[in-house]
Amino acid sequence: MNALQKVLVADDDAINRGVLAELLKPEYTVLLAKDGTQALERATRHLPDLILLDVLMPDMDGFEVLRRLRDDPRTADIAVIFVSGLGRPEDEAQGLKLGASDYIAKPFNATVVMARVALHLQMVRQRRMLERLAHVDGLTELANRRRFDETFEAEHALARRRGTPLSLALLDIDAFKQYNDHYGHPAGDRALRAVARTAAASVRGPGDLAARYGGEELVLLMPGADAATAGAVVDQLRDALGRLAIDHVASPVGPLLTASVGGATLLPGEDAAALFAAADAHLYHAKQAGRDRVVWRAAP
Ligand SMILES: Nc1nc2c(ncn2[C@@H]2O[C@H](COP(=O)(O)OP(=O)(O)OP(=O)(O)O)[C@@H](O)[C@H]2O)c(=O)[nH]1
Repeated sequence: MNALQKVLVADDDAINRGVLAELLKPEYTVLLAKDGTQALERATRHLPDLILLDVLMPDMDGFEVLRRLRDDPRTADIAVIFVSGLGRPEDEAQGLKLGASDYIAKPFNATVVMARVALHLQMVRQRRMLERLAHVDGLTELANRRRFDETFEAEHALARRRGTPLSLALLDIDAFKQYNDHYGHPAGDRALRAVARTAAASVRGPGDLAARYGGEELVLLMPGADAATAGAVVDQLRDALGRLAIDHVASPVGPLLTASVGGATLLPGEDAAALFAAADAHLYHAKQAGRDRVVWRAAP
């Protein structure tokens, strides 16, 4: 959490690199690059929070480095401050137009450089926090509906293109209205958080996502998982829920809190909405059949 933010200093002049590194070292993790090519390579490998980028460098100038950073989705959002001997207003304007956060003319003043670096790094932290808030459910800290929708669409497109499996499971806590009515809403919130933590811990595949779809309904997205693999994940999740042993004396199902799950694995040519609808329909069947069970769409 408190790891130092990373600043990459790219300058072909060893003295400038050294001065900036000495200035920044007490507060940040400093990476160095002596030309444009090295700057790109280090930026891609280490994903710094901020780059102090010289404009005039022999192999590739700073403007070109910035263009290439912006072209690569991995580095497109890295904040860049030009530190340049080119002090004309049109140079500064060009740098800012290319997407730099700031432009500092050489010779620079150490205090001003530090203040601007601190300011831009603070903006980076704030932007990340906003991005996180926009994609995380506040109560459960799972991915929220928006993040699920975006990820589902992308993973569905990928699975169809590659012909790889994609499984989806909808989980709904049983008799949650009665739980709230009996134990109170704050206790309901705690139970929901416990179920969410268990769901998050149960999906471990690369690209797997546990999200809060809404209310007391969670969704598990499992790219690469066929029906057997996804079914095993869901069984483990239900076992883990059982071990939580949350009392629910008002439940028609049994003395403990339970959940119903509906699942489906992508059929060839099926669109994302149809896959979701299938999982939802099977969740409905699970509820109808008495709750506390998994109903997975049969393979064709
Ligand atoms: N405590 C709490 N309750 C919530 C939250 N979101 C939704 N709920 C409650 O979840 C309950 C869902 O009720 P229903 O849709 O009737 O479902 P159910 O009682 O679980 O019944 P079945 O799904 O048929 O087993 C409602 O009482 C909602 O108020 C939340 O964030 N916190």
